[in-house]
Amino acid sequence: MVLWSRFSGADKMGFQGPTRIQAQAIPVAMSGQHLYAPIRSFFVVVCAANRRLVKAATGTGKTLAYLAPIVHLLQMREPRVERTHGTFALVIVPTRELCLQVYGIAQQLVHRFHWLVPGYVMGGESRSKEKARLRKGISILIATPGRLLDHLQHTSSFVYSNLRWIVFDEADSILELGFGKAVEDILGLLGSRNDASDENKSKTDPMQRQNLLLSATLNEKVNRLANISLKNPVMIGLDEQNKPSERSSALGKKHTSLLSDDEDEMPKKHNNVVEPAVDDFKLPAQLVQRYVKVSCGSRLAVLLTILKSQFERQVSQKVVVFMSTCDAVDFHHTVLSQLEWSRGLALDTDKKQKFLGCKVFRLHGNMDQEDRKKSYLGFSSEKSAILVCTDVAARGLDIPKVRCIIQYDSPGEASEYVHRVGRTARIGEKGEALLFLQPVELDYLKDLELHGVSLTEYPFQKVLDGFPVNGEKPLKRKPISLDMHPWILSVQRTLENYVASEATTNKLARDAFCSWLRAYTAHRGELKKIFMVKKLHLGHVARSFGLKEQPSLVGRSHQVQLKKRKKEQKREGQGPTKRRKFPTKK
Ligand SMILES: Nc1ncnc2c1ncn2[C@@H]1O[C@H](COP(=O)(O)OP(=O)(O)OP(=O)(O)O)[C@@H](O)[C@H]1O
Repeated sequence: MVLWSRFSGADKMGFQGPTRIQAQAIPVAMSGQHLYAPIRSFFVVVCAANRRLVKAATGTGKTLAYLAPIVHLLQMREPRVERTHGTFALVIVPTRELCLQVYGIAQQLVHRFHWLVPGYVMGGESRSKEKARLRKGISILIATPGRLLDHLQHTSSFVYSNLRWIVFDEADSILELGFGKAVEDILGLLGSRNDASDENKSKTDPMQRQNLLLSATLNEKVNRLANISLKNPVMIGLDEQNKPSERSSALGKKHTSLLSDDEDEMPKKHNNVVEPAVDDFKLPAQLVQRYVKVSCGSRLAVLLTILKSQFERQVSQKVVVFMSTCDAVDFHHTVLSQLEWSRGLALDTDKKQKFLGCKVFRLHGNMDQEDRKKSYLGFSSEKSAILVCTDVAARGLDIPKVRCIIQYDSPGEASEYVHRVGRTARIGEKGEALLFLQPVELDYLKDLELHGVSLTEYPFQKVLDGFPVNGEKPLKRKPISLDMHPWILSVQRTLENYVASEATTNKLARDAFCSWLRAYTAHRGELKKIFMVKKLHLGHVARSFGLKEQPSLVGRSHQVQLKKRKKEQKREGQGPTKRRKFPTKK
């Protein structure tokens, strides 16, 4: 492999040498062959030239594994690349934050090659500014699918006749987010679809075009994307027992759309890649994974206590807290950043102070782009901070010094669990992951065990012992049940008084309550048996949002909805449906 120090400008990034995944994957990318890397969210299995298999966990440099060869080959092109030549490489990613991150890495890689110009286009940014930049010429373009398609269709000055590489990073997430149709249209416009008619095929010599597909899970949609976008790819991403069958002949076959998940549309068995029965996840050895068993009503008091204990133990650290919905992020961001208390626990008398002393950021897909960018860059640059976020931050983001990941709401699929915890313990750093589970959800641990992921119990009682009860540090006494512990009860009381006293926060709490319930009903497949809404006590769910009782609006609008549904069913002559539906927020 090309001498690393001269290679791709990585020297500026201070890396001594390639990581294992880079040492294995880069030669494949340099060879010009198509590359298909079903990265099972936590590692890439690389079938290197010598057939040696290398497994690499999250945070081991996969981005450079595809970006470095592109920069290296581009900088040596003759005649030298100019802006007027347009775009040579296209990297398509699922989220705006990942777009900014990959753009930042590209900028560092081209620092010695001023004639190579990286750029990005993504939702939320000004189209006209992007058009101006595209008109000038962007050699390496990082893009989110929707905005890229928009420019392909409406920006005539966007030159991509010299396009040499198309990279789909986190391809399964791109498809999961519903960009399947956009991806098909993008490939069609770029003349990069295997199943396209001749006149629509790429004008570039097909051997000149290299497509790289990195995906976290092997599923039908990803395989279809592989089939329509890759030709005789080098397989990277299946270990020995899951080696793909001979796939080149299959790739030319007619393929169904990326759109539908419709069973009868799906080819029953893909003869190109065998879907492993159950992904077997391995994670960075240094990652400490634990769970805390908490009853629903005390969840938020326990989260506040754990965060307080974390930052009292070590002030400068960064913690990411994953929630299931945007409304839940907004509500918890407000509580974590605004909640006040008095040390003596005699809450109404003593001087109040912030319950948590560190900065709290929020991140989710419903925020406007400026706020998202501010949050992401702000949290990345802080030394002591909390980020409350949805899964928009679960994939690929390489935020420095994240020491702890708290999954306050379960992620569902085990692969999403692994993506989330992959935000810490990166490139050899230490990291902790903590999963909140209600007693009725403990079977989720078995589901994770099935994927080779095992957690130990978090010693929360020890944390509790460190907190004052009625103003004094507790003497060694027989353990009190968590829900009845004076500290937990007093934090819960503080929380409920705060939510009751602030109208805005009360509205956020009610909206979060409704969205959280809706998300809870959205678990799929086997997980539905673990996360069952009917096992929930709605009053306790309300308490976990600081609400003294279940919001009446759920009851009222729920009744209204029930009546409406009964009327509709009568009209259609059907019996009442069993499913429990939750209203949209008011
Ligand atoms: N050769 C290298 N030597 C040392 N550090 C590296 C090297 N290559 C990349 N890194 C660093 O490793 C970290 C993780 O890189 P990157 O985000 O590309 O990992 P990843 O495998 O893509 O992670 P994920 O699975 O979360 O997408 C980054 O901070 C990056 O700067």
